[in-house]
Amino acid sequence: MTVQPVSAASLPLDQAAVRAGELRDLLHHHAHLYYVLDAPALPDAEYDRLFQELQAIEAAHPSLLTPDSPTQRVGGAVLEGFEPVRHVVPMLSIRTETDTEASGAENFDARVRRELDLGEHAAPVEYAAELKFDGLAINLRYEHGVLVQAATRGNGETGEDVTQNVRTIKQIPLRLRGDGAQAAVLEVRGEVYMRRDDFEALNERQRAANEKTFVNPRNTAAGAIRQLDPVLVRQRPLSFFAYGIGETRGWDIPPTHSAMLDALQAYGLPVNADRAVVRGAEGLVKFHREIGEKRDTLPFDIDGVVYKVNSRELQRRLGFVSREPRWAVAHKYPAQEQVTRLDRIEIQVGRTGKLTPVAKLEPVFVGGTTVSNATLHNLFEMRRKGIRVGDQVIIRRAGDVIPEVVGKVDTRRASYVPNFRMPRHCPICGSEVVREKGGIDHRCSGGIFCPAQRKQAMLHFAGRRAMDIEGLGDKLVDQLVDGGIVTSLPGLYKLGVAKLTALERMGDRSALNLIEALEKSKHTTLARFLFALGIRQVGETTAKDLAKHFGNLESLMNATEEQLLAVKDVGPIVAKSIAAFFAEAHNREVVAQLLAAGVSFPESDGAAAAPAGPQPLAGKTLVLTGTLPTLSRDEAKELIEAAGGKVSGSVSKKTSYVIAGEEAGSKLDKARELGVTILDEAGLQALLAASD
Ligand SMILES: NC(=O)c1ccc[n+]([C@@H]2O[C@H](COP(=O)([O-])OP(=O)(O)OC[C@H]3O[C@@H](n4cnc5c(N)ncnc54)[C@H](O)[C@@H]3O)[C@@H](O)[C@H]2O)c1
Ligand SMILES: [Zn+2]
Repeated sequence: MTVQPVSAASLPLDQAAVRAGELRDLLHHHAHLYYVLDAPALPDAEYDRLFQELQAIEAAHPSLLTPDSPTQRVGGAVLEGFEPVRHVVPMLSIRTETDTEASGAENFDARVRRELDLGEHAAPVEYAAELKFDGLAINLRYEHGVLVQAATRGNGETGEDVTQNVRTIKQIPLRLRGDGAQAAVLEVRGEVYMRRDDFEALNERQRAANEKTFVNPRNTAAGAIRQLDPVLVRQRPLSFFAYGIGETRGWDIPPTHSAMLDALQAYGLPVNADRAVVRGAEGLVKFHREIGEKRDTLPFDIDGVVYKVNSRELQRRLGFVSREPRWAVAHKYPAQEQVTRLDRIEIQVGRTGKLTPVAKLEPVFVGGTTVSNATLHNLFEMRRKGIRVGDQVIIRRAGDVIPEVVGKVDTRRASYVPNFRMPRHCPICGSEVVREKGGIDHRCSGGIFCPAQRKQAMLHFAGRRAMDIEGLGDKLVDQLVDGGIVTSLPGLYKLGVAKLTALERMGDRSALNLIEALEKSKHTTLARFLFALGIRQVGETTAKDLAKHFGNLESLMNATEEQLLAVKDVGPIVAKSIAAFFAEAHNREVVAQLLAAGVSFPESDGAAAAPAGPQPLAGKTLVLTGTLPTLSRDEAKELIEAAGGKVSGSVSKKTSYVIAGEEAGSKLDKARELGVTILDEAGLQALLAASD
């Protein structure tokens, strides 16, 4: 790879010609890997840099512009095995504003005003602003309301028929509702994508099976849609958002882009709620900033926002250039994948003793922050990716997922670098490192004698979703464990002000606050307590199920594997792990001491027990779907249960209300179908507030 920073515009013609040729070859090669094989070898940010370099050369030397230049065409091609589909209305690309500052929006607005000949005093232009989803474009053709064909963008003129695969996406209606069914032809365009949690879960499964993991949701989604086997597609959960139209016949196209999206939504198509109609550059800048702030909390990847001139009449006047409309632009955010050098590998020891190789990196700006550590997951995954110290590796940081090394850039090594090996002894406590036969994880066998495991166990215990001890963070835990001040979980409750204020950076005020937080944490629920204990295989959900099933700690601690298997969703591995945990005298002792310290759980999470406050939702069953603006799923559930209501996972005639947030999926459709009352978060709050 020859990514050299040259000031393209300043090259003399002959050198510029050589460089343009190189760039074209390089871009063609990588476009093929990306669009045709769904297996890019470069992060998008690198590709974009090369692309812009070529654009700059072509702008400085128009004679070097060739019709087959990657800057002149839409990137894809039609894969063998699929029927080609000719698009009546071509599927174009969007011009990208890579300037991630406010000026990206200002440039676009200025260009639009210039091209529309709007004077200084003319009113601000109205724009539809929306998210730029990072997936792949799909054209859905509805005839008289029935989905008859789904096609990829391909090279923009001709795409691939992927109807069978698209039918597996539950969010895509096979039949349109309302007026949508009247149109003779209505082509809906949108993005097929994979949610981040679906992607993480898929990779977790791959890892557990010691199989190849996927690099990012975008390429996984693109690969899934272009699978020849629909059964494989079904194993890769995909989602969809509509954002435009193609050919239409017998349909009155609404006069603005935003009204058109409203219509599509009314027909039953998923349209993302994070969209707005704004005026002028100012409105665009504000939208870009607001979305930038919430980007990490969105359940899917976006690589920017898209601005579109809202009026279709103005769109028509602005028209198109070679591969993109003049009335739309994509305004990017910092890339979520970047290349950097892997300097060293360190080993981190987790709560259960698992050894994780962690990459120490040359600091790199990725996904909006500077990253210098990233997980390599496990030895086998690292070997499969062929990663060695000194390599140029690809780092991904998206949402609140910890940064990870997803691959490496193909570079030749200057000299031989030995393969990384796991240490034979725990780097923290020196105990032997073991690996179960056939397993993928290496573990420290030191158990409670390993300070690293003790620290992690303590942090987990204190976590927000566990005992929720505010102020007990990793710096403090380091001091407590390293100084031998606290040697086990119950020891936390024996901390006094004197011991705490003797620590570094700990004043009277913080010490008192911590003690108060410790006191507060004692009043908890059985489910939280079980989760906090850090029993291997027992996550939050399993802890809740266990609490519900057994109702009290005693019966759970004495349950046999067989009795544990009777709990919903508890399989043999989980049952075994729980039984083994409570069989150990040390663990029973820890539990006894915690109870003696005052930890109590009068109510066992939603199970029996006398209700405390008013019960406005008594006897009602609610279903939650989508992302609510302020409440998390857990919080909403807790509030509903505290108000006497039940939360169910599926909609039926017995459902009292469906609480729908952004991106509500099939449950919302089902609710509409059954005529169940649909409320948003504000509606839910109103229900909760009605105390009689
Ligand atoms: N890594 C690589 O090697 C490599 C190679 C080729 C291309 N790429 C990447 O592909 C991208 C360029 O791709 P492109 O030419 O396909 O165009 P684009 O992705 O920049 O823009 C057009 C596409 O945006 C999508 N889109 C998402 N939200 C949208 C919305 N709200 N409205 C309209 N469209 C929306 C549509 O799929 C549409 O086809 C760049 O990000 C580039 O880095 C990477
Ligand atoms: Zn150890």
